[in-house]
Amino acid sequence: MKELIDAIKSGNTSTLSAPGVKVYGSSFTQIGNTSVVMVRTEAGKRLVAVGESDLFNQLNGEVVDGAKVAPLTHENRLTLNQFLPYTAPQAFGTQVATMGLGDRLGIASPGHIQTIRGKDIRPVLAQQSIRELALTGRTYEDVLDAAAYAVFQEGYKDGYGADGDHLKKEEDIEYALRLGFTMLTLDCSENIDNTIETLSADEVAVKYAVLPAGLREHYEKRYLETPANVPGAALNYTREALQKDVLIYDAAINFMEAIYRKYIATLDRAVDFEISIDETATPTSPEAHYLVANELRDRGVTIFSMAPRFCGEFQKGIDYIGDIAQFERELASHAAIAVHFEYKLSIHSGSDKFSVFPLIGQYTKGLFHIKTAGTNWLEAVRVVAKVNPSLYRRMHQFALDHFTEATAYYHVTTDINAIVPLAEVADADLPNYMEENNARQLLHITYGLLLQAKNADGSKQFAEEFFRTMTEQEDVFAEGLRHHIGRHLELLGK
Ligand SMILES: O=C(O)[C@@H](O)[C@@H](O)[C@H](O)C(=O)CO
Repeated sequence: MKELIDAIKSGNTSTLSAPGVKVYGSSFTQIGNTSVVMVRTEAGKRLVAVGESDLFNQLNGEVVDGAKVAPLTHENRLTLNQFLPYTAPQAFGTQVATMGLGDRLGIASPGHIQTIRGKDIRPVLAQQSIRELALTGRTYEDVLDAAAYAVFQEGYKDGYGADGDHLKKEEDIEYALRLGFTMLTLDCSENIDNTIETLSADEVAVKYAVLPAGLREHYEKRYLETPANVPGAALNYTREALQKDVLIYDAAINFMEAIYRKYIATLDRAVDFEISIDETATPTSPEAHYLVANELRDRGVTIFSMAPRFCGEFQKGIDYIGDIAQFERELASHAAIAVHFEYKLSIHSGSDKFSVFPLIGQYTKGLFHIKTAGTNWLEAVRVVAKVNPSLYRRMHQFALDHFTEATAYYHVTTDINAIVPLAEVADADLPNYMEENNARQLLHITYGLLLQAKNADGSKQFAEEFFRTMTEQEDVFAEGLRHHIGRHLELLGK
């Protein structure tokens, strides 16, 4: 420790080292007369601060040889945010592309930062849905702490966002905003009436006829009597389709407006407000997208991005499934609508959609928001498959045994019978499972069950060994992310 403290004092980052201690040189920062650096000792990651100041005094930790050695606690993260504003999340607005890099493990952000640094796109590092928190047993505090510490570790000063993803309930919105989340993704699926899609045209007309006359007139005037004029979008409202769209989306639009007025318009700081209408039974037509956006604008609701459900399938962790020509036609309209209303098109379940990334980059002219999450977990699984075959085999078998249970959380079309049996695969070939869609989805949707699985004595069945392995292999993990997420960025034109 003495050598390390001397190096910190001298401010010569190239000499920062100490036996048995890993020093994250990029983290070295000086404010006033205090220098801080992140290290990893046998006890885990620590901040080491040298030089008395308010920052030094406020960090909670042990004083060793005159240096403060502070663990990566929530309180210490708040202190870092106070003294080093780049470690706190920020909103980005609509003029720069953004990428959600959901990190369910709290260990992926360093690799994400290394991938995105210097590119014309900003990372939303702290992005988790309530579903993910429930499945991993984490809190939004944990998520934000991990992202902020990664930003400090990497010395990344270009800004990162924090997205309360797929929020449906007011209590969750309040929770995320209270902690300083800078993006809010409002999931409107519970206010979207999907049953309408199952009705015949006559049934739709009967249901529509009982809506208040003023409401019907409002919609008919705006969409049947006045043609929508959005350059680049093919919009054609028929009476039948309009009736359906009104029945499906009217309550959702009221919900979006109410949340906006109560939580976003009243905030004294910027928040990137995203509307998600993607977790629904059927694709969002460009006409429905335009209608929702146009109604919001009319009501004075300003949004940062909108996530429609595209045609075809955007399943988690695998490439696009569907007719790429049709996707391209509809994407052109969705992108034109977003440009018209001056927000970004948001692509959910954006992990691994390699065959459509170039189209997304092209039609949005490089201004999009894209969300990934599962693929980052799968990169961690790939590391385990490479370096700890025994753990991989146990996790894989557990996933097979619990697959049906896991389908309650995610929609996938996995054929588990098509997965090559473990007994037929040599250790060296285990990472190949991460190249095969059925195995990817098997491991993707079971992440929560795997991370929370317990032995009879209450200890974690996999999590401890998994995190130990990942700590030892943190550079390998970061390299895998640079390669895999780097491929996403390249195809998106970034
Ligand atoms: O799994 C989740 O709940 C989230 O990661 C996703 O739904 C997220 O919005 C996403 O699309 C990530 O690809």
